[in-house]
This record gives sequence, C-alpha cells and structure tokens, in this order.
Amino acid sequence: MNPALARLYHIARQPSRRIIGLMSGTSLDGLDVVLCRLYGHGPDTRLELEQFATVPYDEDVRRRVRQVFAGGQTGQVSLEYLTLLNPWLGRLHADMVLDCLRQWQVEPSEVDLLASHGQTVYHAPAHQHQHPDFLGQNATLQLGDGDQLAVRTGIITLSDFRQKHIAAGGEGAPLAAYGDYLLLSSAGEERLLLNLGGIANFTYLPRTGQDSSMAFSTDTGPGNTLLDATVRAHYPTLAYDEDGRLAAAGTVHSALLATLLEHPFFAAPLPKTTGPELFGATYLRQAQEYTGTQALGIEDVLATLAELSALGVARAAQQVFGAQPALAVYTSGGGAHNPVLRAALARHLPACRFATTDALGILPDAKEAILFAVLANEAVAGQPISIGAGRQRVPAVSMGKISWPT
Ligand SMILES: Nc1ncnc2c1ncn2[C@@H]1O[C@H](COP(=O)(O)OP(=O)(O)OP(=O)(O)O)[C@@H](O)[C@H]1O
Ligand SMILES: CC(=O)N[C@H]1[C@@H]2OC[C@@H](O2)[C@@H](O)[C@@H]1O[C@H](C)C(=O)O
Repeated sequence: MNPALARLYHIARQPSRRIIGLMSGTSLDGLDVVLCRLYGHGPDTRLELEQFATVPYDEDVRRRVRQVFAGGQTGQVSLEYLTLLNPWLGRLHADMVLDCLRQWQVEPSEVDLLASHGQTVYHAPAHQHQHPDFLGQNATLQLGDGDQLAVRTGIITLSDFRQKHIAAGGEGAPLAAYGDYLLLSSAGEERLLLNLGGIANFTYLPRTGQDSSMAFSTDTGPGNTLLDATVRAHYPTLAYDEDGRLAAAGTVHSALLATLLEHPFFAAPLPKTTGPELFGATYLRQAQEYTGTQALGIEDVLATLAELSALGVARAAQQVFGAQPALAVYTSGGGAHNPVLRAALARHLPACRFATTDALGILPDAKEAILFAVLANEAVAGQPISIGAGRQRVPAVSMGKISWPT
C-alpha cells in the first residue's frame, strides 16, 4: 500500500485532526490561513481555532493574478500565462503556509491535512455565460495547484473543492452552506450567515430539528468588489475605502442605483452565484453612461455602490422570507468592517438582528478558510455531506482532490 494512503487512513480514524485551511477570495487582498483542530465529523464536528493570519498579496502578486482574473483587463488571456500561473500560485501559497508555520512554531509534520481553496480566476455559472458550445453548463476555475502545496509542505493536501459540486449539479458555489450547516446550526434560532466578501453571499440555516433541506446558500450580488475597483481607479495606492469614509461623505444617486438594480441577476431565483466577471468595471460604466453620471464624484459613486450591495442582500432575503425578514444575521468577511455597508443593511432589513460571527465563536475574517478545513475533514473522516434531502442545489457530496507529498 502507498504509505501516504496508510497515513491518510490513520488520520481519518483519529478522534480529531489538525488541519490548515486556505482561502484567497475575489478581493485579492491576500491568503487567509487558519490552523485548526477539528474534532469528530458531521453534525458532531467541533472546532478549535489555533491560529489565523492573512498573508497579504503584494502588488506583484495582484498584478499577476489580474492578468487572468475574470478574463483579464482586456478580455484577452494568454493561455501560456494561465498555465504558468497555476503552479506558481501553488508554490506561493505553500511558501506562505511554511512562513506561518515557522511563526507559529509548528512543524509541518505536526499538521494532518492542508485544505486549499485556490484562487478563483473565472466563474462561469450557466446563467452568466452564453457560450454556444457550452450552453447550460456550469464551470469555475481555481488556480494554485494542490500537488505544489503537498510536495513543498510535505502535508497531504486537498484542493479544487468546487469541481465535485459542479459534477453533482451545482454551480460550484457557494459551498458555505456545508460548513455553516455543520458548525453553526442551532436548535434555538434560525440563522442567516452573511459573508460580505468581494461577492456577498448568505447561508440560511433553519433551526435544527426543522426541515434541514430548507438550508441553502446563495450569492446576492456584489459585496466589496465594485467598491474596491472604484477606489483603486481613483486612488491607485488605496486597496479599499477604509471604514467607508469616502462613501460616508457621499449621497446615494437614485437613478444610478435603479439602473444598477435592473440587472436580471437581482430578480433571478435563488440560489444563484456570480462573480466579478459580471459585477465589474463594464457593468458600472454602462450604468453610468445610461444615466449620464460619468462625472459623479467618487464619494457619491461609493455611497451608491454600498447601497447596491446592501440592497442585493435585502432583496435576496425578501425573495425567500417575505417583505420583512426577521432573522438573526451573523456577518463575516471584510465588508463586515465597513460601517456604511452595515448601516445600509440595517436600514433595509429593519426586523433582523445583526451581530458578527464572533458571537458564535467564529472569527469573522477567518470563517471562509475554516469552512474549507471543515470540507477536508468531511472528505477524509466523514460521509458525503447531506443537508436534508439535498434540495436547493446542495447535493450530498464530499469535496476535494487529494495530493500526496511524494
Ligand atoms: N476596515 C474596512 N473598511 C471597509 N472595508 C473593509 C475594511 N476591511 C476590509 N474591507 C473590505 O473587505 C475586503 C476584503 O474582504 P474579504 O477578505 O472578505 O474578501 P474575499 O475573501 O477576497 O472575498 P470573497 O468572499 O468574495 O471571496 C477589502 O477589499 C475591503 O473592501
Ligand atoms: C467561485 C467562487 O470562488 N466563489 C466565491 C466568491 O466569494 C464569495 C462568493 O463568491 C462565494 O460564492 C464563493 O466563496 C465562498 C467561500 C463559498 O463558496 O461559499
């Protein structure tokens, strides 16, 4: 038997596993790295977060990823560049992990598994592309090859989680429903777990004991992606509008907002997914041209975009829960730090109670990386994750491809 397989067999049978989870999202701000211990599996999973760090991407990394990200700035991507970027990102992520482990004084041999999301460079759900050769097909692409991570760190690595979801009929995202369901379902309340990343998404969790097949997750539209792109276009040295200061000085432009909201994505049935391919510079530019607001001040544009992100969330919630959803909402992701976004959400969902996932014992900025550690834990030690009868595009699957270190 392959000794690595014997090691994996041993890891799978342990009462707990020490797992590193990696996530680098659409904001390209850096690689989120968590080191956690996961006890058990399935609904009995218990999390102990040992360490968390965001290793920032420097400008050179961002430049390289942007060459292909969402189709590249020109809409033309070099196949050679894409091919070269895939192992390069895997090595970069491996070196970032090794740096973190050194700082945390943990040997790679003391870690059981590495769960790597990779860098999404293109997301193509069927509703978002019209390619005549592939009509009706869902696809998504994450770079940062798992073999590079396994060989360089010596840790058995699971990666490329989204392809199984697509193979089983999903759009490859959001996968948050699985981890949220296992870690955060509660007998006491129905919950909305709202992640405000580059793209905003939420998971709905009914009370445990209620019909669990009602649980699902969906993207709701832009979170920070358009805000960040607008800030960058005006202030090339700024990554984002810190604490929403610029947006807070602006006024929502109602005609621009109405035009942005006319995009059919917002009225499409849930669950649905999207990405910066749709909610990018062209979408905003066309809406500004249509409304004659090309000269609008950046503060007003940002105020309008924050309102758009909040309205995307509110409309999605209203689609499922009626005009006045009254739910416990737990926020995570970078947008949870933006007071303008938070205030707009509270205004549009006045009957909801808001807190961050801190209140549930989950560090908001670490949540997505934790979710991939949970997926790896299930793939190795659990069963295909089954949420109720698997309705609402959350097929019962185990996700992640295994890379051996040797
Ligand atoms: N203090 C802050 N004020 C305003 N915005 C902030 C603040 N901190 C973070 N952000 C926003 O959060 C973004 C990073 O969010 P996050 O790391 O959750 O995104 P991501 O994981 O890349 O996205 P996704 O979940 O879509 O993959 C930043 O680019 C910025 O827009
Ligand atoms: C294709 C892709 O990478 N999607 C991300 C992105 O970032 C937020 C939102 O869009 C969500 O759909 C997803 O990530 C989270 C972790 C998810 O799958 O649940």
